[in-house]
Amino acid sequence: MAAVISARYGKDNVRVYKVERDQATGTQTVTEMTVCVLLEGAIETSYTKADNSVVVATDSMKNTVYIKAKENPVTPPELFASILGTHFVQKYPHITTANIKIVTHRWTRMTIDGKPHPHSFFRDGAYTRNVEARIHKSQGIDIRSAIVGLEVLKSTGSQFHGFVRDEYTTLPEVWDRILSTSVDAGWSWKTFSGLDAVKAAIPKFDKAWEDAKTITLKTFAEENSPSVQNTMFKMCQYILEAAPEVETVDYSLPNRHYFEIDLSWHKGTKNTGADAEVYAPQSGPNGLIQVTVARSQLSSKL
Ligand SMILES: O=c1[nH]c(=O)c2[nH]c(=O)[nH]c2[nH]1
Repeated sequence: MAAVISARYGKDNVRVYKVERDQATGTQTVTEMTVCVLLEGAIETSYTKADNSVVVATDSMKNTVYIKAKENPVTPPELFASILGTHFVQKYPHITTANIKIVTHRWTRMTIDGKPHPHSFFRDGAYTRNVEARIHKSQGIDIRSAIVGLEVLKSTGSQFHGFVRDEYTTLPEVWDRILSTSVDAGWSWKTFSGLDAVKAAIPKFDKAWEDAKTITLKTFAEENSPSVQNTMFKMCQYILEAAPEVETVDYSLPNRHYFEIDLSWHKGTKNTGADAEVYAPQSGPNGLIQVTVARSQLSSKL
């Protein structure tokens, strides 16, 4: 006998663009996002017995995303994810949980001749503002907000020494190195009791995003980093301090390596150690360092 242990289904890669037109000023504001909806509930018979009577078509989910985007604000994304998820669990009695993921792409207003342009935007980076919300019919709303793909590099102010040295070690200790990564940082909010609680928290979402980004960049830039591990822990601590409603902060940081190149074969050219100027960026393998930090040791799972 085989049994379904867990199941969810829905529509991924629903691309949505919304414009808001301020008639009084003529200013337009745009939001572009990619949405994923995955529903859970009493749907196992659709898998085991070909019972489509429990299936809300994924095509209908896509339509619902468009309609809800028309009827409601789409920012902050934490709010729109909660509105969308709450709709699915309230509308369909057999759906118990909606998982909504929103990736918001960057369209930053252009400044032309020193003035913000009313309707022109540019992509000032590939990084995105992501939200993953789990909306339960009766147990509230869990939200994780995130920065994904923020590429950073510092050309000095990073070290790595004192690590395990044994018969597998070739890496030299360094007191000055290049540090580069693509930041994935997430912060998980205390469970919201429902949509009204999310609405009451609206101003906190944009502030947390701005704080998390500023803290990430400032800590990365200013700290003489002893390791990726220690630097990311500090970032987590500062975000927890800045956002009291956040329960945990997590980072996932690939360590992008830049190798020195020995050019002494060419006329004795000095390009290593203190003379290193030309490096070879590596595409892989790369380190990958991850952490989740809570407010106290008690709530950590270590
Ligand atoms: O900051 C670092 N952490 C490591 O765990 C590690 N391992 C490594 O080879 N280089 C680095 N750098």
